[in-house]
Amino acid sequence: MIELSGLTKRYGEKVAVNNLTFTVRPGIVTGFLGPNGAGKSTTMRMMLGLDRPTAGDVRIDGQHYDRLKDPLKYIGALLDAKAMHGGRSAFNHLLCLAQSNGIPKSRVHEVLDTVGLTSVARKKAKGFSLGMGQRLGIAGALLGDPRILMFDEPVNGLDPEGIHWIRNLMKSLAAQGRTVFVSSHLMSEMALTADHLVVIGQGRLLADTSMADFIAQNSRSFVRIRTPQRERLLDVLRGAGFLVVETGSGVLEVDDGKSEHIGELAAQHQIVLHELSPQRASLEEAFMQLTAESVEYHAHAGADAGAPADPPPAGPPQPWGDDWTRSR
Ligand SMILES: Nc1ncnc2c1ncn2[C@@H]1O[C@H](COP(=O)(O)OP(=O)(O)OP(=O)(O)O)[C@@H](O)[C@H]1O
Repeated sequence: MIELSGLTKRYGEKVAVNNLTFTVRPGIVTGFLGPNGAGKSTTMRMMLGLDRPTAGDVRIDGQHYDRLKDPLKYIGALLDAKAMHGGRSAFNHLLCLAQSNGIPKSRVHEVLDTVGLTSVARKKAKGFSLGMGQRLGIAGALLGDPRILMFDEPVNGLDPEGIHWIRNLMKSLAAQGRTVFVSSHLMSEMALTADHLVVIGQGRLLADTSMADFIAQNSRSFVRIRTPQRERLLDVLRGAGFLVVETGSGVLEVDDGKSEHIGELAAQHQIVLHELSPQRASLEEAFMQLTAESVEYHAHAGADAGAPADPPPAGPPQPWGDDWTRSR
């Protein structure tokens, strides 16, 4: 387990990490999310003893990182894929790491094979593409066969096959009972990979919950209905106690309704339906709703200097509801 307790980091006036307390548990993939500058990398650096906390504490299996003997055997991390000696070959880079952590040379061959770099193992790392560098960084994290793995933006620069590979790798590491902690800005990827989420904004903890609960708590779910007998259906649904929202485009939206129940009611009253579909917001929408207040760095809608900002598009109602506006 990784246990954070009141973890805080200040850089002068700036509070990068503010009193974070949470536990990362084994057997699942835990996603670590937050807008740019939220403090994710600083938190991960403190977990690995690369930055000293201003206050609070972080423990790896009950111990501080700098007390761990042969730390790569406890925790493997990919923080910055470019943080390696570019003049060394991939093999020699891993061999140096292995020798300083009491890991046998045979393990270097194994991890090169796992990440698919065996054929370029003797090539210098400085000639590697971004994706190859990521794979080499992941090989370094796996080297000590650790029970805990931490990845900062691991899919950065990977092609679709590589993204698929790392998703399955993280899931299989968790299924083996390991602790997997991963940050990413790619929400669609995180939604497919993580079981649990820790979300921070401006250094503070915003959520520590399962993926399903996070989406349910931070977004609106409703049933979308289209019918040529709109007035009749409205009477039936309201008569049954449903809260129905009429949208401008003739679509009805029923909050907290079950599509089975609504379909059966419509059938009883011989009302024709053209659409009956449950709608649930995506992780991206839920994330944007939760973190809207804590986004520090905003882009302006008119990217060209001097160009007036575009008005918000007058499209269909957004799945997160009309009363919520995106921070622009
Ligand atoms: N060495 C440093 N000196 C001063 N300020 C720092 C330092 N490192 C980080 N910060 C500041 O701390 C805050 C958190 O930065 P951090 O890199 O941890 O965020 P992040 O969530 O990883 O962001 P991103 O998603 O953009 O990578 C930022 O405001 C950053 O400018």
